[in-house]
Order: sequence, then structure tokens, then C-alpha cells
Amino acid sequence: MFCPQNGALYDVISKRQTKLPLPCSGVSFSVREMALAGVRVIELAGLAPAPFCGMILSDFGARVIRVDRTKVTMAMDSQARGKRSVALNLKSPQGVAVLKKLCLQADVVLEPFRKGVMEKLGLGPEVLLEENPRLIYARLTGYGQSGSYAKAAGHDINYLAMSGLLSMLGRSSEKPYAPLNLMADFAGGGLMCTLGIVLALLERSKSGQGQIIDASMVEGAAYVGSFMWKSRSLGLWNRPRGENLLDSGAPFYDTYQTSDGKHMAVGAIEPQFYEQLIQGLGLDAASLPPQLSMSDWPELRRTFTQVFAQKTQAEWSKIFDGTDACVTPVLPLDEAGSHPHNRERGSFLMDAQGEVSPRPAPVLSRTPAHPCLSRDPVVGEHTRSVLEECGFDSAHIEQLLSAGIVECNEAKARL
Ligand SMILES: C[C@H](CCC[C@@H](C)[C@H]1CC[C@H]2[C@@H]3[C@H](O)C[C@@H]4C[C@H](O)CC[C@]4(C)[C@H]3C[C@H](O)[C@]12C)C(=O)SCCNC(=O)CCNC(=O)[C@H](O)C(C)(C)COP(=O)(O)OP(=O)(O)OC[C@H]1O[C@@H](n2cnc3c(N)ncnc32)[C@H](O)[C@@H]1OP(=O)(O)O
Repeated sequence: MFCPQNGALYDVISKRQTKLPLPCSGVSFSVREMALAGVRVIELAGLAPAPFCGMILSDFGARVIRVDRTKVTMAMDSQARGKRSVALNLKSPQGVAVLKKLCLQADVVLEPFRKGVMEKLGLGPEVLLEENPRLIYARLTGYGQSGSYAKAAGHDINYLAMSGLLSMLGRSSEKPYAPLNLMADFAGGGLMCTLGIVLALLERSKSGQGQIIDASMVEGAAYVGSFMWKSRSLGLWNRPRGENLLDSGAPFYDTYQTSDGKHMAVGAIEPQFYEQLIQGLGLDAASLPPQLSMSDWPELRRTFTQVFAQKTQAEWSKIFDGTDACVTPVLPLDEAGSHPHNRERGSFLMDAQGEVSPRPAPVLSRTPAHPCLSRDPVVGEHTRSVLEECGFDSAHIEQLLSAGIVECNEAKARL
């Protein structure tokens, strides 16, 4: 994979820095070819969702400047690749003036705070859009910019609960559980906000106008889950939680432990795939209850549980690989990248620190993302260079530094 910042190429498989033809185009490329090349983003440092949005934008070529607080030692942002960091005290008028100047030259400002915080700082949309009418002002919150909860604190599980979806997640006779902080923070939050920003950029290319994006994680998560609402008429969710086709109720849509304590995932919904599942398990279909006989699902699950427990995950993978039985190994994070299919596609990358993580998705054929693989920025590492690019002269920068309005940690970054 390629790092636009330092031009390095890293081969994920051999774990060596090397000059490889790029997996997508096979030829060298320049940063300008990425889809978001030239887009300038000001990301105000926040928790998981906004940093994810900033990382996606950076992966696809945007120049993301993350505005960190001063007097913090470590960034909370583990999704910082490709970003530059400016440490700026927004609780000072001079700090606000610096941010305004950065936003004058930006295409996007992304703020992760609860409703009203930016207005309190004198950095609300009215102010920034007045100064830069082309600015796309993205507001990523839990509950949105209106409504009785708008100013309430919360986290992924709260937003997922308010979306309606959490009520559907969990096994029969167990309480609802949140699938990590995936649904509201990331799917309905960071990713949905990214969609909003890209839509607004596209629209601006016709209108020349910026606009405000009110990205509520409650609404984003619910929107991602639209299928749940729109498929109720199909009878997919008529039974209690955990007793339906796709919520762990159906034995042919579930996971099973193997003899080596690992698991296999089974998704054999259609009859023609279910038939191959039964064959792979070595069972006689005639001796089993009908696939869709819900009252027999507990018995069918017991049968599948007993059979899967007889072989290792590798043995079952050997049996089911290459079939349409819809049976796959449940891979832990540190094995997903080395599975043959994922390796063949280069679905995971290794950065300069040897950390493996997913490559950006989706893959665009002509202008693919090429995430930066060098280390994450130190808080305030790029303060001086960013301010210089923005037109601050050295005397002004020194004054801001000595007044503690900004911090510059170039030296620390070189340690
Ligand atoms: C499930 C996830 C949450 C996962 C979080 C984990 C990833 C992290 C949680 C704990 C972290 C670890 C811990 O901190 C210890 C280590 C620390 C070390 O540095 C790093 C490693 C750690 C192990 C660290 C690792 C991880 O980071 C953790 C495990 C979620 O659900 S995230 C989604 C949360 N919700 C939202 O984002 C919705 C919108 N936001 C909000 O509702 C609020 O922001 C929120 C999240 C409720 C927080 O409320 P809070 O009162 O704290 O802030 P706000 O009201 O938004 O106001 C912000 C104030 O900050 C001022 N400000 C902002 N920028 C600056 C600046 N540059 N200079 C000066 N001041 C600034 C701003 O003016 C506001 O001030 P006021 O309050 O006075 O208005």
C-alpha cells in the first residue's frame, strides 16, 4: 500500500517496505488522483465517530487537519492516519480567530461536540458560513441539533437504543446487547456523516454553496437499519427477539462451536444453499424436520451443534470452501488479514508500525484510496507548518506560541 505523505510502499504480506506495483492500477500514481484530492477538512478532535469520518476522508485523498486541545499529551484518536494535528486553545479569542482563519480556507469543518458548544465558542454555522459561504459545516452528534435530548450526553448504546434497533439485538430469552459501538458510532455516525459531506461536496460543485449537515447518530443508525422497518410486512420480525430468521432464531443462520473451540458461521437461507449445508454436515435431509418449520428449529439447532462439535474449524473450512453452503470460519481480528481470500485481495494493510487494519473500502477502479501508513500525528506536530500554510507569519506564530494559544510539538514527534 502507498503512503502519500512519505511515498513509501509497504507489502502487507512480506511485511517489508518495498516498491510494489499498486494492487489496483499496477502503476505508480500521485495523491492528486484520489477521489477527494484537494478537499481541505478541519476536524475538531472528538471521540470515535468524527475521527472515523476524518479518517475516511483522509484515506480517499482529503487533507485533514485535526484541531486538538492544548495541554493534552496523547490524542484520543486511534483513527488518525494521514491527518495532521494542530494544538489550539479555542477557549481564547485568539484561538477562535485562528480557527476562523483555518476555516476560511477549508472546504469542510467537522465538529463532534454536543449541540451549542460551537455557538458558545463563537464558531457556529452562521458565523463560519457568513465568512466562507462555500464551507460544508458537518455537525456529528448523538441526538441531532434539535429535540429534547439534543444537549444530553450519550454514547453509542444510548443512540442505538433510541433508534429502535437495539431492541432487536440479542438472543432469545436474553436482554438486548449492543454490537460493540459499531452501529451508532460508526455505521450510523462517522460513515453517515461522511456520506453527508460527500453529498454536500457534490452539490456544491453545481451550486457553489456550502451547507450545514445535521448528522444524528440515532437517525443515522436507524437509517442504516431501514430494512428492519421496511421488511416487517414480509413477516421477518413477527416473533420475539432472537426467534426470527435473521436474529439468531434460525439454526441455519447462526454460529456453531467447532472441536477446537473456534466457530463457524452459517448463513444457508435459500433451499439450494441449505441443501449443500446438510450435505457438508453429512446429514440425511429426509431424517430432518423441514428447514422452515420454526417449531423444529430448537431440535435442528441441537443437531447442528452436535455435528459441528465433531471437527475443527480448519476441517470444516476444507469441507465447505468452494461450496455454496454459506459456511465460513469466524475469524478473529488478527487472523482475518491472513485468510487466503482476504490476502488475495489485499483486504487488510500493515502500516509502518506493523499494525494491521482494514484497507479503505470500497475500491474505486481508477482513483482508489491510498491511506497513509506512516505513524499517526503527535498532538500539535503540524501546528507551525499548518499556520504557515494558512498565511500566519513567523512573528504571529511565535506570539501565539508564547501566549499558549497554540502548541507546537515538532520536536516531540521526532523522538
Ligand atoms: C462508545 C464511544 C465512546 C468510546 C470512547 C473510547 C474510545 C474512549 C473513552 C475513554 C478513552 C480512554 C481514556 O480517555 C484514557 C486514555 C486517555 C489517553 O489520552 C488515550 C488512551 C485512553 C485509554 C483513552 C482511549 C479511548 O479514547 C477511550 C477508551 C462513543 O459512543 S463516542 C460518541 C460520543 N458521543 C458523541 O460524539 C455525540 C456528540 N458529542 C457529545 O455529545 C459530547 O461531546 C460528549 C461525547 C457527550 C462529551 O461531552 P463533553 O461534555 O465532554 O464535551 P462537549 O459537551 O461536547 O464539549 C466539548 C468541550 O470541549 C471544549 N473544547 C473542544 N475543543 C477544544 C479546544 N481545542 N480547546 C479548548 N476547548 C475545547 C469545548 O469548548 C467544550 O467546552 P464546554 O464544555 O465548556 O462547552
